[in-house]
Amino acid sequence: MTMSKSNRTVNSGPDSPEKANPENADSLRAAKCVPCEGGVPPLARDQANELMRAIPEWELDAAAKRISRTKRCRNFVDAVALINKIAELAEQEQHHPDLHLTGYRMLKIELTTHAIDGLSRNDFVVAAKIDPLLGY
Ligand SMILES: C[C@H](O)[C@H](O)[C@H]1CNC2=NC(N)=NC(=O)C2=N1
Repeated sequence: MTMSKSNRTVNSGPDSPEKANPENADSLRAAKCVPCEGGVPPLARDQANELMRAIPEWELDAAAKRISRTKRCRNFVDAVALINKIAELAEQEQHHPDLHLTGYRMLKIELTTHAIDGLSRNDFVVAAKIDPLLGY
C-alpha cells in the first residue's frame, strides 16, 4: 500500500525521541484544540519543523511563529464560501486563523496562537482540519 506524504509518521530516525509519539495528519485531525490563554511556552523551532511534516502544503515563517497556506479559489464567491467553512471549523475548535482575501480570489490562511505570540499544537490541529476543505 502506498502512503501519502501527509500520512507518514513524523519521526526523524531510529533514535528520535518522537518515535514513541508519532504525529501525522490523521492524528492531528483526530485531536481537539485545547484552550490556550498563555502561560505555556510556544513550540520551539525544531518542534514546529517536526509537525510541519504532517502538513506539507503549509509554510513556516522565518521566525517560526506562524504557519500559512495560500489557495487560489475559482472566483470571489467560492473564496467567501471557503472563508465561511473555515469560520465554522474555527468556532468548533475555538482557535481562529487570520484570513486574508486579496486579488478577489487569493485566500491566505495564517495560523498562530495569539495568547503565546507563537505556535502551539492548536495551530497544527486547525491546519490539518482545514486541508480537506481545500481539497488538500
Ligand atoms: C480561550 C480560547 O482558547 C482563546 O480565547 C482563544 C480563541 N481563539 C484563538 N485563536 C488563536 N489563533 N489564538 C489564540 O490565542 C486564541 N485564543
